[in-house]
Amino acid sequence: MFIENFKVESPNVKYTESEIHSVYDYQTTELVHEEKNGTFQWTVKPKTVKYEFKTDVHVPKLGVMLVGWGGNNGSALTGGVIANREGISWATKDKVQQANYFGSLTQASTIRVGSFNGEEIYAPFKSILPMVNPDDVVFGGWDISNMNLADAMARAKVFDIDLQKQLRPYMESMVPLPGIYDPDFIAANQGSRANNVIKGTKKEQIDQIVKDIREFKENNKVDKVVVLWTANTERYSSVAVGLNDTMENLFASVDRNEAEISPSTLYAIASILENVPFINGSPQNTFVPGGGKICVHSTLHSVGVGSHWSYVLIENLLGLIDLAIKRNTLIGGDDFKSGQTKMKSVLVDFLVGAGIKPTSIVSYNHLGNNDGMNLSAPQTFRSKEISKSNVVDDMVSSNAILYEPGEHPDHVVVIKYVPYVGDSKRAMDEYTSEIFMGGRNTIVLHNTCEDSLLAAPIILDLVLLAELSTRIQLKAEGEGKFHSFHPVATILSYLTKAPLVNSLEASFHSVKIAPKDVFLEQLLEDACSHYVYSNNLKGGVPPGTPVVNALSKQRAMLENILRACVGLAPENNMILEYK
Ligand SMILES: NC(=O)c1ccc[n+]([C@@H]2O[C@H](COP(=O)([O-])OP(=O)(O)OC[C@H]3O[C@@H](n4cnc5c(N)ncnc54)[C@H](O)[C@@H]3O)[C@@H](O)[C@H]2O)c1
Ligand SMILES: O=P([O-])([O-])O[C@@H]1[C@@H](O)[C@H](O)[C@@H](O)[C@H](O)[C@@H]1O
Repeated sequence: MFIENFKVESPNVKYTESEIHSVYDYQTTELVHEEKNGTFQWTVKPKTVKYEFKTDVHVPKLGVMLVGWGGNNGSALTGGVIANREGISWATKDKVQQANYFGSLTQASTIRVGSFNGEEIYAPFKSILPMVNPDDVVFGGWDISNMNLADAMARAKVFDIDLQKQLRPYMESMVPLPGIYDPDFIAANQGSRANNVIKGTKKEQIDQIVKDIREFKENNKVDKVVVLWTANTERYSSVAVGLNDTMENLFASVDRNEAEISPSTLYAIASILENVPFINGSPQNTFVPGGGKICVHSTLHSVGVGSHWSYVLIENLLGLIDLAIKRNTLIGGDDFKSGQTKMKSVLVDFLVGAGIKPTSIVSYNHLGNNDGMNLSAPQTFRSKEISKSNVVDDMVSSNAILYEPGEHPDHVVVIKYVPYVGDSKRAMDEYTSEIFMGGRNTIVLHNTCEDSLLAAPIILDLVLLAELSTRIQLKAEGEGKFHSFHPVATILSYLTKAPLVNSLEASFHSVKIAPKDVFLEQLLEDACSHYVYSNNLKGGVPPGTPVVNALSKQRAMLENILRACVGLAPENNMILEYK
């Protein structure tokens, strides 16, 4: 059964004119690894941490500035929101199609709120907390191509012609602002469309973007702005000490007009300086994660085979992330998770969770849109190859029964540019796994991923959830005051291939060094030669946030955090009442 909305009645939840205040018992565990009677034992201790959440219920008028607004994704999202807002329907060869938000987690998915008379009751995902209505969003942004959005929509060839005809009057007056163009960071084949660019030094370009954001906010009378990158995939920027490893070095490099500072990093700097959330929808390392320091937070044992170390990576030298933290401005990314990779993060999670061992994963796709043309260059393809390849790491490392330390499935990613298929990307995957008693299983998938029709709703979710998360304050027991989520918005990880976290690596705790871990021992020795003792894990960047790619875990994390904000327990799927 479906209900449109609900209200929670509980002593732990208080609704007022301005906020929803909830008290929440966070059930987790604490692991202890200690020597008992000459051997090391693991002890798991259930732990309850009291949290309070406060959500500002005043939904702002939201402006969304897209970098790459005139692209396939940008024009599809803009047109799709207009079609929904205006209630447009259009003729297709099959039927009269109504506008919808299918593919959007916030607009088209539901959550289970309980059961009634033996029937499961579901409510819209967007009914958990007050969210911006996408029909009310004001779009703007930049593009290095000066094509208006109606012509860009036609260039994209994503929407049916009858829909395009109805949208044209709304979109032809939308013209992207000039963008920051640097041919060194994208494929040379993009040069022909770069007729709308901001001249000047990198510092001057940042200043122009800041000015654009302020004028957009003023001219459209929006309360908040979110900037999202849906421009072409850039090559990775080099990360080097003195160049971009710290905020100070990054600013100094901009002042020196260093060639290695990419356009996406410049847009991100401008957004963060304006305290405007910035989300990276592409795979490049816009936030230039730098080096890291491993700090010992307990007694250092002597290094050697069979010894144990207890330390954690708690401080990263992350140039642009440093700036976001200091300005408490939300950043998120990287690379929308829309089709082939989304399926991979479901399938590998299922296989490994079922005790089946994927040993070979081959992901091929071809597409014919401008994104595909840009990715036909080796350096931009490499950015995408990285984000599409790392997505199974967390699932593989979760099962040491199947995989030896350091063992991974063979994993190959191939992308080919085939103009004829346009935005209708074809993905073909082969998953080979080891099963019971030496058996093998092979799964072959063909997945026609309409790239922009899958990505546009994801972009919508990213900006709506980013805005919502900035209205949430939380306080754990023992913390003196309420604070926002950490600026690195891991809450958005369901929507991205390579979730940005506030730590380069998963944190290591009490690592037992086995004979074959010589590399690890050397790593520890090298890294810990720079260690500083630190028993204070409370301040600053939380210790290593794990990278979670499994789609079901990512969705559950997001839903359960929002449920906690209205005092609802996590969905545990136990339904004990019927057992
Ligand atoms: N399913 C998907 O479509 C999907 C999934 C994941 C990631 N992505 C990423 O999203 C991005 C956009 O995809 P698309 O299909 O819309 O591509 P697209 O090529 O159609 O659009 C990109 C737009 O960005 C513009 N542009 C390039 N560099 C710019 C700059 N520095 N400043 C401003 N504008 C700039 C281009 O002129 C173009 O209009 C790509 O990086 C792609 O890899 C797409
Ligand atoms: O999200 P997903 O379908 O795994 O990955 C997609 C790639 O397969 C495609 O080649 C690329 O053009 C898109 O930008 C997107 O990254």
